[in-house]
Amino acid sequence: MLTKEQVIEQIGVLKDPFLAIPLAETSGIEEIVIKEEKQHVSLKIALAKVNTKEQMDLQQEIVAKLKQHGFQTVGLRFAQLPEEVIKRYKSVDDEAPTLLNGKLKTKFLAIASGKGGVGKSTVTVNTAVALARLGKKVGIIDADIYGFSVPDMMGVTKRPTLRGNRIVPVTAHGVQMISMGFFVEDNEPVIWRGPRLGKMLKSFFTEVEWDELDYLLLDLPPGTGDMALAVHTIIPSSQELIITTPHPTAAFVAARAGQMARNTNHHIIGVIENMSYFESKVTNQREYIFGQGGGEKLAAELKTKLIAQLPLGQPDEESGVRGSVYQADHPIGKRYEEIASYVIDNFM
Ligand SMILES: Nc1ncnc2c1ncn2[C@@H]1O[C@H](COP(=O)(O)OP(=O)(O)OP(=O)(O)O)[C@@H](O)[C@H]1O
Repeated sequence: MLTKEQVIEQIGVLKDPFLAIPLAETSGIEEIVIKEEKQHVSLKIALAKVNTKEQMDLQQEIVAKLKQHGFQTVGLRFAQLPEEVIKRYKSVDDEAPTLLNGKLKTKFLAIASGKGGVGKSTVTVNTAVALARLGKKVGIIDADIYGFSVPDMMGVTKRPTLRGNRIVPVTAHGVQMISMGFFVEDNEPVIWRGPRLGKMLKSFFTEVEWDELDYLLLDLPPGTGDMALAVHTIIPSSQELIITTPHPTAAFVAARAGQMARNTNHHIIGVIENMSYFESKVTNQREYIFGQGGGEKLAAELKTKLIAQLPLGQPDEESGVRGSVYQADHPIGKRYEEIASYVIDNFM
């Protein structure tokens, strides 16, 4: 029969099945009691995970080994290794890849604006669809807490479903999407702040069962208030498009949004001026209804490029498509394809 030290020698070489580290090293052998007269030994073993098939296999191995060495009976209890011990052995590389731990190759593109109503969601949706048309795998997180409009713009009435405890995003126009709007009743305004907002947003990255994604577009809340700042802080470091209208005042406010993006570790890849002009279908004459020069001024101020100036217009109603998505052959749809190509070429 073995002494205590000899039991440690024999059992200590066996590995914790989840850490692949010998029990001697994890201090996984927590207790040994030998009763010589009964030829009995009892052990308490701590593992990284308990009540698993791997635990049963290890149990059989330990019992067999100790019986081989003369014990008639073996008593085994299992316990949970302390969290700090598990962390010591589990390197960051063991983490499952998620959108938030930087282990997936997904590129994040955030879309921001200085104020509401300038077309940020319209640009998000159409850029996403254009990227998908160019063969990219694309998702959208509609993080515009005040004005979630992405589902509506994509013409979506379906709700996300659950697979186990994971949320399956809704797909439309070849783009997967999740929105705050899916989780509120009857278009109620949302007043989420602080931890609740953070938790909800994080769950969009970690609890949504996205298919593999090349690009994930984030429709941010407009402006530079608390909410926009909170969202900018929570999301992973992103490339960012800033949307403005041509009015110089709009551009002035958008510059503050750009500054906030930089302060929160995001990189601005360009400015899009929306509602730049109205073009008459009859005479092809352009009228600069909201003024001129805002996009140019903003791009100069943020030391970035003015990628596009999009005219006023709506998707053709006769196309029968609900929502705000332009068809691929619509003149504005083609402009979005150029924007998507720019994004692909200029992603850092
Ligand atoms: N180029 C355009 N021509 C005509 N209408 C447009 C254009 N771009 C956007 N719109 C319309 O303007 C309204 C506001 O657009 P959108 O919701 O995209 O703006 P937003 O900046 O995301 O606003 P918010 O942040 O307040 O949700 C929508 O009704 C949209 O259809």
